[in-house]
Amino acid sequence: MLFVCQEILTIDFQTVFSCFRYKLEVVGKSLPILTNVDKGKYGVIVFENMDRYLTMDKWNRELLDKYCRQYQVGIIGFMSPREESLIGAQLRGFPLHIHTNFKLKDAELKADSPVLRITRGGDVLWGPLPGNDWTVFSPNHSTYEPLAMGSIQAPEDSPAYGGLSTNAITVIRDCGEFDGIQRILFGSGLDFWLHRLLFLDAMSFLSHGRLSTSLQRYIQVDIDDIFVGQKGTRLTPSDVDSIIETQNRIRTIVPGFRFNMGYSGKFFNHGTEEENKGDEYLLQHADEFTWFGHMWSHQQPHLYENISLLEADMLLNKKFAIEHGIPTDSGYSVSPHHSGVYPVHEALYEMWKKLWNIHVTSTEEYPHLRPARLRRGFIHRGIMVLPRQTCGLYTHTIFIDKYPGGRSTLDSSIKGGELFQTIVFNRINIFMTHMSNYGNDRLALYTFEAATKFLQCWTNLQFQSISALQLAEKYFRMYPEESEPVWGNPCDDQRHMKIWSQNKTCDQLPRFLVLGPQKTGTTALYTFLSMHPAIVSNYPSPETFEEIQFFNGKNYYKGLDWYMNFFPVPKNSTSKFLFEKSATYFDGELVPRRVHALLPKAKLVIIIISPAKRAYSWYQHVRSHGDPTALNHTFYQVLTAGDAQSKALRDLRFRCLSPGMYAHHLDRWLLYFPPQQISVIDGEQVRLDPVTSMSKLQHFLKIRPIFDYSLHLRYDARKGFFCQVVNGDHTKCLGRSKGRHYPTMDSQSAKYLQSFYMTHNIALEKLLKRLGYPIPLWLEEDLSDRPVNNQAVEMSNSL
Ligand SMILES: Nc1ncnc2c1ncn2[C@@H]1O[C@H](COP(=O)(O)OS(=O)(=O)O)[C@@H](OP(=O)(O)O)[C@H]1O
Repeated sequence: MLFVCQEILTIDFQTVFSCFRYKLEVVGKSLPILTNVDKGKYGVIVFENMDRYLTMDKWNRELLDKYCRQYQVGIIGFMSPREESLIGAQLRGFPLHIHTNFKLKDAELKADSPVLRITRGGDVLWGPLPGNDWTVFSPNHSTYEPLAMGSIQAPEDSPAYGGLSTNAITVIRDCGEFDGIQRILFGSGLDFWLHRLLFLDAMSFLSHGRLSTSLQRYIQVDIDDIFVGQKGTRLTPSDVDSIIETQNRIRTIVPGFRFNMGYSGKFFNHGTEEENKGDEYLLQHADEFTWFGHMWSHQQPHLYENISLLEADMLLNKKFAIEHGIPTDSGYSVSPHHSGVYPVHEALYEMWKKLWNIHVTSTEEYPHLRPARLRRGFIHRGIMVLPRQTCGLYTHTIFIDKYPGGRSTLDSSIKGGELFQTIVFNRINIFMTHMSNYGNDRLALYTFEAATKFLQCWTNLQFQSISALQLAEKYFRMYPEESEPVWGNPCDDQRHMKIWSQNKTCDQLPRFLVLGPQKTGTTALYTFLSMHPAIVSNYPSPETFEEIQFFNGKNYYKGLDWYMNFFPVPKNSTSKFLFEKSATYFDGELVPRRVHALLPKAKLVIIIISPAKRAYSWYQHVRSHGDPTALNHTFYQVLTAGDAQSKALRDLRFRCLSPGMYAHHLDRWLLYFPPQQISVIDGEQVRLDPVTSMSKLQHFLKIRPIFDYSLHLRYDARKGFFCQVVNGDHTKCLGRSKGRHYPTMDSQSAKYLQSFYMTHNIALEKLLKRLGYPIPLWLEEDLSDRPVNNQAVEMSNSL
C-alpha cells in the first residue's frame, strides 16, 4: 500500500501508478493509522509537497519518522514551486540546501545509482527541461547522493550560482545515514518524463521491491486496412522492402517482432500500377509477417443486416487468404473501427468463432476510449479481448509535415512523451496502425524504430513479441480479475452508440429493479407493480420464471443482448417503466457493481421483513423444492451447522442466514448508488396494507398516472393475503408456493435467530434512521431484548 500526502491534485500520479496494482491512500491534514495489528500498512510515503512533511507538527512528524525507521519505509518528496527565489536556503532540519526557480537543460543520471531499475543512465538528454521553477539541491552531508542532474540555462544570468552551473542536482537520494530514514527528493513534479521513470524506480527502491513492476514489455503492432485505401496512399514494393528492413532492425531490440497484417481482400490490386505491384510483392513476402483477417469489404460488423451476410463476407476474406497463401490460423482478428467487439455484437463473436476459430481480439473501447490508462480486457464467449493502445497514427497521418502539431509533436511522443510512456506503463502493448502509415513518408516505420531505440537508450526494459494467443494468455494470467466482463451502458458513450447495432435501443433496459431479498414478498410486489398501466415487466424466463437473474450467477456471461431480449421495445419509451425483479440480487457480492455499470440511473427497490421470519420461510421454500439437505435436517440443525458438518449443510446455513444481514448488503449497494435512488420497503406493510405501500412506491418511482390500488387489490380470507381483483368480483391470488402453510418456528430456533441477527438488526436500525426511514414494527420487536449498552451478543453472529 502506498500513502500519498496530497494537497491539491497537481501531480498526475494516476498515470504513473497504472502499471502496477496498488492501494493508495490520499491523506489530508491528519495522519492515517499507520499500522495494522503489528504490521506496517504502507510501503512508501509520498509527499506531493515536501513542505508538508517539513512543517508537520512535532507529534505527527515524530510518529511518522518512527514508523519509517521501524518498518524501513522510505519517503518520496516533491519540491513545490514557490514564489520567492531561494539561494542556498537550508531544508528545515536537514544538512541540505536548496536553490529555487531555475530553468534547466541537459538532464543526466547518476548511472551507477542503486535506485535505477527501469531507468537507464549513461546518456545526456540534451536541450531544455520542462518548467522554469526547478529546485536544485546542494548537500552538506555524506548521506546524500545525486540521482539526477541538469545544467542551469543561461548561467551567465545567475552569477551567484556559478558553482551550480553544471551538474546541478535535480533529484537527490538521502541514504538514511543522517536520521535513519531513506528519502528521495525531486526538484520538480512529474511533468518531466524522466521523473516519471525515476519515481517508479524510487517507489521500487524504497519499498524494497514490493511496489515494483516487471521489466518485461510485450509489443504487437497491427497494420489494419491492408489493401484498403485510396490510390496514392497504398504500398509500393519499395515500401514493403522498407517495412521488412525496419522490422529486422526493430527485432534486434524486440526479439520476435513482426508486423501483424490485417487484410480486407476485396480491395486487393485497387491501387496505381506501382501500388498493385506493392500488393503482389507484399504477398510474395507473406511469411515475413503475421496475418489476421480484418473484414472482406472493411464493413463494420454491426452494419450487416443479418448474420448470413456477415458470414458470407467473412468467408470471402478467408477464401481470398487461402488462394493467396496467407496463413489463416493466428486465432486473432480485429474488427473495423472496433465495431461489434465492445459493445458486443453477438453475431460477430459467433462468426469469428465459427469461421476463423478466433480466440483473441483487441479494442480501445473497453470500458471506454478515454482515459487510456483505464482500458481493460475481458473474455466473452471464449474470445479474449485485449486492450489496445493508441500510438498517434491514424489513417490520415501520412505525411510528416502534415502531422497534427508537426514533427516536433510526433518526436516528443516518441522521446519520453505519450507513446514512450504508454510502453513504459503497459506491460502488454497492442498498437493499431494503418496501411497508409507505411506508404509515402512511412511514418509508422519511423515511429516504432525511433521509439524502441529511445526506450532502449533510457530504460532497462526488456522487449519481446509473441503470438497474439500467447499474449492474451499472458495478459489474463497477469490480470485474472479482468476475465470477467462488466457490461456498461452503450448509450452512455457516443462512440459506443456508433459501433453498436443499429436496431438496438437502451429503451429496452429497465428503469427500476426489485432486488429482493428472497422470501420477503417480492412476488407480491412484482405482481402488484405489473398491474400498473404504465409499468411493464420482463418476459418470463423458461428456467427461472418471472426472474431473469442476470446480474448474479452465470446468466451475466450471456451478455447484454441476452438480457435486453427479456424486455419489449416500448412504443413510447418515456411513458413506460420497464422493470424486473430478481430476489437474489440483493445479497449478491458482485451485483451492485454490475447494476451500476449498466443502469447507473436505475431506481432500486428493496423489501425487507424480520430476517428471522425470512430465514424460516426460505427453509420451508427449499424443503418444498425437495432439497435433500433441508429435508434431512431440522431448521435448528441448519441454523447451527458448524465446521464439523457437511459442506452441503454449511452452504445451506449460509444461504439461509446471509440475505438477512440487511445492513451489510445495503451498505454495499450504497457504495454504488445514492440513497435517493434506493427505496427500502417494509414487507409486512406490503402483506397487510399493500395499497399504502404501492402508493408510496409510485411516488418514489415518480410514475404517472397514479394507479389507485384500492380498486384493484382485495384481502382474500381464504388465501389470507391480498389478491388482485379480476372480473369485478373475483380475486386472483398468488400461487400455492407463496403464502405456504407450515408449522410455526420452534422456540429454540427463534431464540437462536434473535441472537444471531441482533448486531445486524442494530446496524439496520441505525442505517434506516440515517436514511430517514421509519423503523418497522418487526424491527422494534426483534430489538426489544437488545443487550444493555449493546454488549457483545452471546451467540455467534458471523457466517
Ligand atoms: N399477497 C401475497 N400473497 C402471497 N404471499 C405474500 C403476499 N404478500 C406477502 N407475501 C409473502 O411473500 C412470501 C414469499 O416471498 P417472495 O415472493 O419474495 O418469495 S420468493 O423469493 O420469490 O420465492 C410468502 O412467504 P411464505 O408465507 O413463507 O410462503 C408470503 O408470506
